[in-house]
Amino acid sequence: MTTQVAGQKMYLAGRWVHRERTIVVRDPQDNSFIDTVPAASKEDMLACIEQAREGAKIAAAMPVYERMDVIHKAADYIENHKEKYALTIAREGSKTIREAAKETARCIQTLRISAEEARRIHGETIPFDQMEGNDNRVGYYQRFPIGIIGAITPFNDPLNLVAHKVGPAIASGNAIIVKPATVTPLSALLLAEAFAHGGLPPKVLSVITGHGNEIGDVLVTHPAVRMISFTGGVEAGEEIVRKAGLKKISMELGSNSPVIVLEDADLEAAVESTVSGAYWAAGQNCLSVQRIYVQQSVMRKFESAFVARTNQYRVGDKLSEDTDIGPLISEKEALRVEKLVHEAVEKGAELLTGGRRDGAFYYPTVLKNIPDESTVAKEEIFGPVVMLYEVTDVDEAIEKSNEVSYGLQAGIFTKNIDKAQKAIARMEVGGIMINDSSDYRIDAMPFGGVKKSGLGREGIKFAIQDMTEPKVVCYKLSN
Ligand SMILES: NC(=O)c1ccc[n+]([C@@H]2O[C@H](COP(=O)([O-])OP(=O)(O)OC[C@H]3O[C@@H](n4cnc5c(N)ncnc54)[C@H](O)[C@@H]3O)[C@@H](O)[C@H]2O)c1
Ligand SMILES: O=C[C@H](O)CS(=O)(=O)O
Repeated sequence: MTTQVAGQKMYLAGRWVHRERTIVVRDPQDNSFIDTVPAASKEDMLACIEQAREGAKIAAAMPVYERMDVIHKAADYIENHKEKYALTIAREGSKTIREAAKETARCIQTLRISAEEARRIHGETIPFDQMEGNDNRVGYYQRFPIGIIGAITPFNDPLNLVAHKVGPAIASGNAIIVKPATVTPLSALLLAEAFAHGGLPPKVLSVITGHGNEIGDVLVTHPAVRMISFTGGVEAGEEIVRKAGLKKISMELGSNSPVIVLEDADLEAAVESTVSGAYWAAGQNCLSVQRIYVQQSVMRKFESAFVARTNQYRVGDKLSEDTDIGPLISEKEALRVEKLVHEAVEKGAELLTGGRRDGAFYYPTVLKNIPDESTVAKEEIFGPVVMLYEVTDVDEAIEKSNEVSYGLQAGIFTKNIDKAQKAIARMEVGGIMINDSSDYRIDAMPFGGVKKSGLGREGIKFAIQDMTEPKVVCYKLSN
């Protein structure tokens, strides 16, 4: 990533500011120049946090109807400019234009749900007199915003996953500082543009662009920042947890998602769903289908159909409506995926299709007979690579699914409710889809994982719970 003189602006506490030192944003498909953004300094982040102190007071004082109005107006703005938002996602990131249009639509939904949840931040009355000697006490608890939230976001969903932090933060009366992925900052800046047009008071929101560990450290360690909401890889997540100290943490991390296909499954549906779930966003998707455990008796039929469907996927220009798979976020990432596949094949895995790289493009790849000691078996690939495994029964499939240190979401295809229930009870994940792949989410549902896949849950209502604190109020009445 080069830094050059003269560039565009970042959104600091309600003001658009630029800096001499900038970062060049390039299109991963052809490395062409798109734009520049400021390379913020540590001093910028410190100033941003100081402004957010005031912003937190302003946000907390906003009545719910104002919060709702601002959020809906931001969603309206995006809706009225949705082509610009989709094109920005596609150009700076690695999604196809079709995938980017869907992310834009989801972002609008995420914001509308956030506005609706602003009216549902409830407390409860507390029956103090449940304890003898407390007959003269009445009260309740009420949820209050925590103050300043630091949000650090990944490249692969550069708009909607920022909205998943900004929407609930504003809905719950917090100030929020967003540090977007260094390679895809433009979509996050466009979200700030939408909120600026929506009438969000200054100092409540900042989108500060720069190098993750440089300005991120300041955000993560500053005592005035009371929560870190991080979405990204497990290595960065673990480093942030170590540095953050005593503050709330939300971690949405990586995965190595399994899907089980039993012999009674609708195989056609299973193939369509797992192929889609494997190659969406060129596999750069935390819910990407990476391992498929297929019951022995249907393995041959499933494998043949899965490979045939994979080979129908069109790799090409991400801005074409006909393209199914665009580039990875960089040629470096494509080389990393290529190396992982080569390692597996050298250790004995069978390559059924794919295994081909062209610059930043990596072709959809299917492996089988993967040695347990290969990296792809245990770690997140974050590329368009799927591994097929043959299993005897649902018990073996569940056991093998749980053998990795991740646990975000899983899928199981079966018509047998007892077998589905076994998977529900025993699979170590944050979500399980019955007769669908792991790659399923609506923005209102609780979202997150166990083990190395994260801490806590997003999904608006659940993020709001994290972004607020209950405060008990107790009246002692005179007798
Ligand atoms: N669970 C989820 O909801 C979810 C969603 C999307 C992506 N992801 C995960 O994110 C990863 C891909 O995204 P990525 O490559 O952008 O992740 P990444 O971890 O490389 O970067 C994520 C963000 O963290 C910043 N960052 C990196 N190191 C940091 C540090 N030491 N301190 C502070 N900030 C730091 C980056 O600048 C970026 O903004 C994958 O592992 C994927 O599974 C998870
Ligand atoms: O990459 C992970 C995303 O959170 C999945 S989704 O795009 O939100 O469904």
